Amino acid sequence: MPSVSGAATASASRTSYPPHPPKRVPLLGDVLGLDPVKPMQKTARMLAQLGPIYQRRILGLRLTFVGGAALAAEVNDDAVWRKAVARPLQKLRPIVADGLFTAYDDEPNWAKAHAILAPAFTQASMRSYHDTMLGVVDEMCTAWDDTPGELDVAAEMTKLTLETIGRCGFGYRFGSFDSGELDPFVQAMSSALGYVQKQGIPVPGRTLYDRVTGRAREHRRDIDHMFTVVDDVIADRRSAPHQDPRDLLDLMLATADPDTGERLDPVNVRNQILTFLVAGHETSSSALAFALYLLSSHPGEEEKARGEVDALWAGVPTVGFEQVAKLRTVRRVLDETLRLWPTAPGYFREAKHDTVLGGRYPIRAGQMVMVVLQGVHTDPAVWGEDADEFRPDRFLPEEVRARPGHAYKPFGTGIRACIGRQFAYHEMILALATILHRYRITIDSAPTLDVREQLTFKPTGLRMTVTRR
Ligand code: HEM
Repeated sequence: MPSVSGAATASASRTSYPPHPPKRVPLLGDVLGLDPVKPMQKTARMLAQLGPIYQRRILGLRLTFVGGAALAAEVNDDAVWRKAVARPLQKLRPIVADGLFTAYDDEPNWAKAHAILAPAFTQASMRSYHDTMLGVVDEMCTAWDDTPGELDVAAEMTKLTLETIGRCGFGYRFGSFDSGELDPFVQAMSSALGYVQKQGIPVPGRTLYDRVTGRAREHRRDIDHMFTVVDDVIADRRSAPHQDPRDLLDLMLATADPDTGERLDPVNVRNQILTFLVAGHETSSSALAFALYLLSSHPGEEEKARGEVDALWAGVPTVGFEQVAKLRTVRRVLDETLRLWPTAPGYFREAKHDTVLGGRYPIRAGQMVMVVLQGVHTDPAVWGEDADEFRPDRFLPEEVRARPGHAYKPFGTGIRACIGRQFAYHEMILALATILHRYRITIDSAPTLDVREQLTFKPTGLRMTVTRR
């Protein structure tokens, strides 16, 4: 590895560049071996091969990947690092602009929207969403009972989480369980996210290709369709407001920032709605799909989780809000699932000033690093030699207490961590517990799990048969 002299304000005795992938090409950089279809899975493999850090350079762009718990702890330090709106997030901005997920730290609308919306995501607020969430789960079960047969696991879970955020967030029904047809909004969103995923990888010539083939125009049409639908939802609500706020949209329209007294402007309300739809459904739906897959291939764990649900829900007509938090085994299943398959595969950070990472890698102010969660979540120094195995008891309180906090970050870090974490847990626990309680599940899949990437990890090709118990 080349030694760097005077490249940073390093006080370290020995500094060096992080390793890079094999076959670096002059000028172009590390383009060979890029996987434009499954980039994050390739990145996790590179980290396993090259160590807890490596750097890829493409046409002068430099991106450093970190996949070890100790380095991640450094990068999570808010005194030195902040969230970076890196290329994939920049490519989302034509859809969601300065919505919470893609806003730069210093954009005024981030602080305003965070202050207005944070109260809607506390554990206490989950009580108000509980019945709506339960209603969606019931609808899914009714649809399964009415039309028995094989189901596509990921598609079913996507319907569930999309309906949940649509109804809890904005009182909007996509009608996912009504017919086999996908709502045009869902089609447009899926196509737009596919485009963003591809644009997020700096493949030379991609932009020109998309322009020439008309794909860029199609993307614009998808975005316009989404804007129209959401603007209509907002206009309807404005013309017929609820008496007492009951969803995120009510809150956004009726509440002022407690610090400044300002409200969100109409365009920002649209940005936030689209943000919640984008950030708040695929992550939870894929986590549920992975959990079902992992349970079906670990029958002992499945029975343990089902036993807990059966004991708690014996003779209870309907699931109460309080019971959800008591499902500790089900929660551990989800925690362990998100360890192995963090459905948001990582997050970007940028250095606030020149620094040195790991005592030897100089980083300049503004330089970006991606924390690759699969690497961090399976670092053997923290998780042990069985780090790749599915063992939910790793999340028993005594084991959690014995681990450094930065070794597990499926919801990101610092002030820009996921605002929807409690929402996600409530809906996922409720859904998984209900499925375990009502059905026996058989999942047929190929011996190797096929995981698609569309900003998130999504298992594909999993077919499930459910049998009423
Ligand atoms: C298993 C489910 C989920 C996972 C794994 C997840 C993961 C994450 C991660 C890693 C971040 C930080 C991204 C970054 O630093 O760039 C994030 C941010 C965010 N998430 Fe989630 N998320 C989940 C569910 C949800 C849900 C259900 C919602 C909404 C209802 C939501 C809304 C958001 C928003 C708005 C942000 C941006 C927060 C900010 O920067 O202020 N997420 N999420």
